Amino acid sequence: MIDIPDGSLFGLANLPYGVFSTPGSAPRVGVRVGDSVVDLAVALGEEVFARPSLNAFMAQGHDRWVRVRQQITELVSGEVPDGAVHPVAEVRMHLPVEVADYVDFYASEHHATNLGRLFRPDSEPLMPNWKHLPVGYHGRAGTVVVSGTDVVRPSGQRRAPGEDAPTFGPCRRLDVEAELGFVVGTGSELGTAVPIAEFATRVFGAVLVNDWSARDIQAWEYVPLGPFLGKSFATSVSPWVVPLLALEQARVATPAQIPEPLPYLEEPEPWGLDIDLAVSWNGHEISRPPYREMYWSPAQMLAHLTVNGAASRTGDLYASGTVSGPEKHQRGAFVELTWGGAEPVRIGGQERTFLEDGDEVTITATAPGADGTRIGFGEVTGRVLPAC
Ligand SMILES: O=C(O)/C=C/C(=O)CC(=O)CC(=O)O
Ligand SMILES: [Ca+2]
Ligand SMILES: [Mg+2]
Repeated sequence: MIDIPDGSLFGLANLPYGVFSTPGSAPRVGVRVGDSVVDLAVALGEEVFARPSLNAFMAQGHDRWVRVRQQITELVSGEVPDGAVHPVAEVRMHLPVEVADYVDFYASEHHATNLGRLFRPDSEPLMPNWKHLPVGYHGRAGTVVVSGTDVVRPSGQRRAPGEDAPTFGPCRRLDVEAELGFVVGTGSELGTAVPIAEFATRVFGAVLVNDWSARDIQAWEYVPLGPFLGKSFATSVSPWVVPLLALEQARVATPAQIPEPLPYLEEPEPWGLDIDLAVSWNGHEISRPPYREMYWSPAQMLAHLTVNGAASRTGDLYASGTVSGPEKHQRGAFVELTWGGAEPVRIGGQERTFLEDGDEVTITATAPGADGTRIGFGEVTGRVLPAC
């Protein structure tokens, strides 16, 4: 039986999946239990877990996810085979999913309102479409990296206020966005839409996302087609994929949606999520964004993403957009926290606005789990390296 410390965020109510390796061995699928990683290829003797990503297992579908979760629960409550258990401190974690397509939404009303005020001070902060559909953009799947990967400061064109022409150079307003990401387990055919009720059987689980953002590059390039190089240089994700099956107790209604969404976006059952995020900058906690405040649910996001008949695939990752609450200490991006750099924050005796080289940002999250427990998402962390 595996020892699970009291109050562990990785008890039997959680059981997140990841891809790990031990020195000299190939990456393979494991499940986290307490402070241990159980090697599923060894413990369950199945080849589908001897792979360097979760994709093959996810593609087996929802019934199989339910059965394997049951099997793991029984296994770790009894005798786990020798050689199948590793201390989490002794393994290396890899990107858990071979990311197919990557989409980023914009689902926090508080964040969208703040960014509207900052980026477009002369217009209404929310565009007329915002309460009718979950606004999003397609990102760059190939630059999604696992937590712990250093992020090189991007260079590009940027034009500071008052300058009449752009210059080329390292980003001067490097920022983060604290988000939740949803991983599609089973995809859908081209020419069909995923009905909103199929969310829970198609989405495998959730990860933490840091959508690193170069605000100066973004501000110059984004009109009228949206984010491009200001976002595509790196997107970090946490290594543990928390199964949707572990998030039943976290489900809550989204905030009231007025006007009523069109029928394809009407939720038959609530998929808002009561998840508490926390953002630390060089080890100092500076924000606690509440996911329950998100206007659009992940079920609505998937329905919208496919409503035009776009296919979805195993390994698709769609992020929620920055999680920000109504309070200042609940903002999930530094551009909001510092109001565009005008109101620096103090971290450990230093005043900061945007990221400096060497800075490290860590996002964590917890949620209510079964039987009154809490479950953890682990962390997504990354350090900024100088521009090359
Ligand atoms: O409003 C804008 O012009 C820009 C918005 C963002 O940068 C936010 C974004 O990437 C989506 C999100 O994370 O909410
Ligand atoms: Ca984002
Ligand atoms: Mg990004």
